Amino acid sequence: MYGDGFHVYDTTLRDGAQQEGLNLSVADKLAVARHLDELGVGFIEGGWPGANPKDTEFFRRARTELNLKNAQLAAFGATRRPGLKAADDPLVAALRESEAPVVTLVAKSHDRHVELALRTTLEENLAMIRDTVSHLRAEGRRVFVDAEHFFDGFKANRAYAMEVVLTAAEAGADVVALCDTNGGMLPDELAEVVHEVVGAGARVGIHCHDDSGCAVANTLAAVKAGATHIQGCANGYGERSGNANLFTVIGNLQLKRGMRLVTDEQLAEMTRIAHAISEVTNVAPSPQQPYVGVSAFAHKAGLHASAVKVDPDLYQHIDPAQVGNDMRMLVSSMAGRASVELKGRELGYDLSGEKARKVVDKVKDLEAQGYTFEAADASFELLLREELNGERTRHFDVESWRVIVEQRPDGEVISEATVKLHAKGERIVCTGEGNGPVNALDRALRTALERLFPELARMELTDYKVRILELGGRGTGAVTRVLQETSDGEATWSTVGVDQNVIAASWQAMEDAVTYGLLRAGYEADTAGRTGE
Ligand SMILES: CC(=O)SCCNC(=O)CCNC(=O)[C@H](O)C(C)(C)COP(=O)(O)OP(=O)(O)OC[C@H]1O[C@@H](n2cnc3c(N)ncnc32)[C@H](O)[C@@H]1OP(=O)(O)O
Ligand SMILES: CC(=O)C(=O)O
Repeated sequence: MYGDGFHVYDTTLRDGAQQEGLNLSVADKLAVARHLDELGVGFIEGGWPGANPKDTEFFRRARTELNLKNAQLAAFGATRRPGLKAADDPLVAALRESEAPVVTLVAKSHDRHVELALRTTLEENLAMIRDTVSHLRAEGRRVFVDAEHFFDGFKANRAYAMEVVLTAAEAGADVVALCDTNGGMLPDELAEVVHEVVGAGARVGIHCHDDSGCAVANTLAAVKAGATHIQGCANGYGERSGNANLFTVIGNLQLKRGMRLVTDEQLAEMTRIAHAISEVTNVAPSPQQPYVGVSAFAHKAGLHASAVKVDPDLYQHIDPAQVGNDMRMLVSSMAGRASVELKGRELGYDLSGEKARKVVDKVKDLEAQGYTFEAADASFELLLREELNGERTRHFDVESWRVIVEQRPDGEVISEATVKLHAKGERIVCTGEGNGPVNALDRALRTALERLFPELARMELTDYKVRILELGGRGTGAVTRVLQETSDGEATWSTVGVDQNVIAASWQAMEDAVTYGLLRAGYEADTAGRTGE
C-alpha cells in the first residue's frame, strides 16, 4: 500500500556494531550482509569507511566478494569538517573511495549540538550539509542524510531543525532520516513531528533508538505519519539500548499493516536469518524476541495449551510459519493435560485422556522436587515413555558407580571414576580419569558402553549447568539441579538430574543423556539385562 519505493534500510553493520560487546571482523560483516540480502532488505549500511581500517577493508572486499541480489550497499560518514571543502576532506574522500553507490551522511540538526559538539556556527553547519551532499551527488552517489538528534532539535529550535532538512533535500539528498538519537521519544509526539516534516515536502526516513523502549513503536508511528524509509538493526542491536529491531518492524508492517516489504518466502526465512546473524555476532539471541525468538510461540500455561489445542490462533497473534518460527509446548508444573497431549503429539506419542493426566501428575510431583522439564526435553520424553510403557527405557542397567578425587604429590587434582553396569547380557566394570568428577564419570560410562554401542563416540556433552535450589517449606533443605546438553553433531538434547549430591544429580542427567542418545541412534529395545550374579 506504500508502493515500491518504500525503503528498508539496515544499519546492523554500522549502528548495530556500536553495541557494547559486539565486535565484527570483516568476514563477519560480509556474512551478516549476505544474510540481510537474503532477507530482502533494500539497503545495507556497511560501516564508516575511513574511520577505521576494518570498515574501509569491508567496502574493498565487498566489491568482489559480495554479490548482493536485493540490497544496495551504503557507506556511512559525516558531513565535511567546518572550514574545509568537501572535496578536500579526507573522510569524505574515503566515502567516495568506498565505491558504495549510496552514501549516508550524519548531519547535526540540533542547534545546541552544532554550537557545543561541532563548535561551529549554525550557518556553517548548513554549508557543510549543502557542500557535502552536492559534492557526493556530483560524484554520482545517491545520498541519504541522517539528521542526528532531530526530534530533540525540533523541540529546541524548530525553525533550524526544519532548515537542516530542507537544506539537505535541496542539495540533492534523496531521503532525510529523522533520528531519535537519544532514544527518548514517545510515539504520539514523534508522529506529530514526522507529520509536520513530511508536510514540508522532504522525503522522510526514520531512525529510532530504544532508550525509552519505544523504538519499534516510534518507527511504526513514523511510517503512519508518512515516513517512507525505515532504518533498524537485526535483532535490535545498536548503541546503548539498541535500535529499532528490524525484524519486529518488518513483521509488523508486513503482517499487520499489509505492506509488501519482502516476499512471503523471504519473510518465512526471517527466524532462521535472525538466528544465523546471532551466530555470526556471537550475541546470544533473546528467546523473547518478537516473531523470531524461540519463545515467541512457546506455550507454558495449561489454560493456553487447552485453547491452542482447539485452535492455535486463540493464543497466537500470527501463524508462526509466516516468519519461519514454530509453535512449541512447554511442559512444567504449569502444564495441564492439553499441554502434555500437544507436547506428546510434537514428539510423536499419542497421549490422550488418562495417560496425559498421569504424565501431568508426575511432572508436577517431580518439579516440586526440583526437576524442570521445559529445559530438559529428553528427560521429559523418557518420563513420557515410562508412563506409556509402564517401565523405564533402558539400554544398560547400572549396578553402582563411585568417584575418587585425589590431590597428587605434585599438587594436581584428578578424579577417577568406576562404573559397574550390565548391558546386552554382559557385566562390565570400567574406570575413567578426568579433570573433575563428572568428566571422570562420563569417561568411565563411555568406556563401558562404547564397544557395545559405537554410536556413543559421536555424542558429546556440550553444556552443563548446576543450580542450588532451596525447596523451602518442604523441610528437604537444599538440592542440586543439573541440566546437561548433549549433541551427536546433528541434534542437541537436554536432560536433568536432581539430588542433594551434585555428582548424583550429574549422574542422573548423564544417564538420561546416554539413554536418549541411544534411542535416537535406533536402539529401541531394552538391551540391559543382568547377568545374574
Ligand atoms: C549518532 C551516531 O551514532 S553517528 C555515528 C558515530 N559513530 C562513530 O563515532 C564511530 C566511528 N567514529 C570514529 O572512528 C571517530 O570518531 C572518527 C574517525 C569519525 C573521528 O575521530 P577523531 O578525528 O579522532 O575525532 P573525535 O572522535 O574525537 O571527534 C569527532 C569529531 O567529529 C566532529 N563531528 C561530529 N559530528 C559531525 C558531523 N555531523 N559532521 C562533521 N563533523 C562532525 C566533531 O565535532 C569532532 O570534531 P573535532 O575533531 O574537531 O573535535
Ligand atoms: C545517525 C545515528 O545513528 C543516530 O542519530 O542515532
